[in-house]
Amino acid sequence: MAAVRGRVRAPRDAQGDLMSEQSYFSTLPPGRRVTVRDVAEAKARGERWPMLTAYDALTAGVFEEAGVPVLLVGDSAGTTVFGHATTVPVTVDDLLPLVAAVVRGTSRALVVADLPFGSYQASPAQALGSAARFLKEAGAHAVKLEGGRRVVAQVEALVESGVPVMGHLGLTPQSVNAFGGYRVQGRGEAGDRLLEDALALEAAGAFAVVLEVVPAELAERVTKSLTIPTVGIGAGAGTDAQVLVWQDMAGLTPGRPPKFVKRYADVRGVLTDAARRFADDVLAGAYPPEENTYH
Ligand SMILES: Nc1nc(=O)c2c([nH]1)NC[C@@H]1CN(c3ccc(C(=O)N[C@@H](CCC(=O)O)C(=O)O)cc3)CN21
Ligand SMILES: CC(C)C(=O)C(=O)O
Ligand SMILES: [Mg+2]
Repeated sequence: MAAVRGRVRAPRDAQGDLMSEQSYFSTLPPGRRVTVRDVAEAKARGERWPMLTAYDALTAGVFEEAGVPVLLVGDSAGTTVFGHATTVPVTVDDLLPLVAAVVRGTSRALVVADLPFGSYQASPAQALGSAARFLKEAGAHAVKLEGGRRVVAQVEALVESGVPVMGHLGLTPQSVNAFGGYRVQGRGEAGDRLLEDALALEAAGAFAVVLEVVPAELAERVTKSLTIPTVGIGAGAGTDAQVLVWQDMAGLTPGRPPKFVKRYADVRGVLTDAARRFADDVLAGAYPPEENTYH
């Protein structure tokens, strides 16, 4: 198979999924947390890495056990956990207990807290206040915020204060009301502006940048232009890392998912079946059986 940025593509199993392989992250001693320096080292070695969202202790533990080195407590909790239509209503107080749970449920993963809409845009002081809450009250190791040159002052203030920052460009869902929907961003001349934003975030000290729902050609151009890793979601195969919302990846989210989502399981089907069989058993008096009964 063809070499990709200095290494050979991993083998695939019978389902066509990539088989687990020795990665830089898998060589780290167990019990030691992944750091933002490790993320930089992975890019220096030309290694790709996965990121997943997590919102609770148990699933976070599963994902780190499966070899996912970076977990994002996304404001996508607004839709996946809290049932809102968008991420706009999410608050710092909503996410704090979720971040704390993900940190408690893991020992190796780098945990990134998403700064919600309205918790950082007003000023660098506001951004620092929100980020400090995630680090002090929930134990997060880094924060993520949306936007390019308009949030450079915030990124600089956070980095100067010792808070690692992940940027986020392209389809930034907190701006859904300005975009008028969830559409591909960065086509045509907007791509040049996005590249300028990415370079500005890197210069401000961001340790990585998410590129969401942009043409693969643009994501590849940005990835080659930056020394920090790019994390794609709907940005093609040319980014340094890939992130998905876990309920999308595992097939829990109902309905037809966006084109960029690949479903690796049918958790919705598995859970529906389990709940239905439990309900049927209770109706039939078949649960609890003797083996699940105290005397
Ligand atoms: N569960 C979940 N997964 C996500 O990826 C996600 C959230 N929630 N909530 C916040 C945002 C919203 N996201 C979305 C939502 C819809 C599309 C979507 O429908 N995209 C179209 C592209 C349309 C076009 O061609 O311009 C698609 O069909 O893929 C994309 C990203 C990503 N984020
Ligand atoms: C999808 C990722 C990048 C995100 O911002 C979120 O889950 O909130
Ligand atoms: Mg988000």
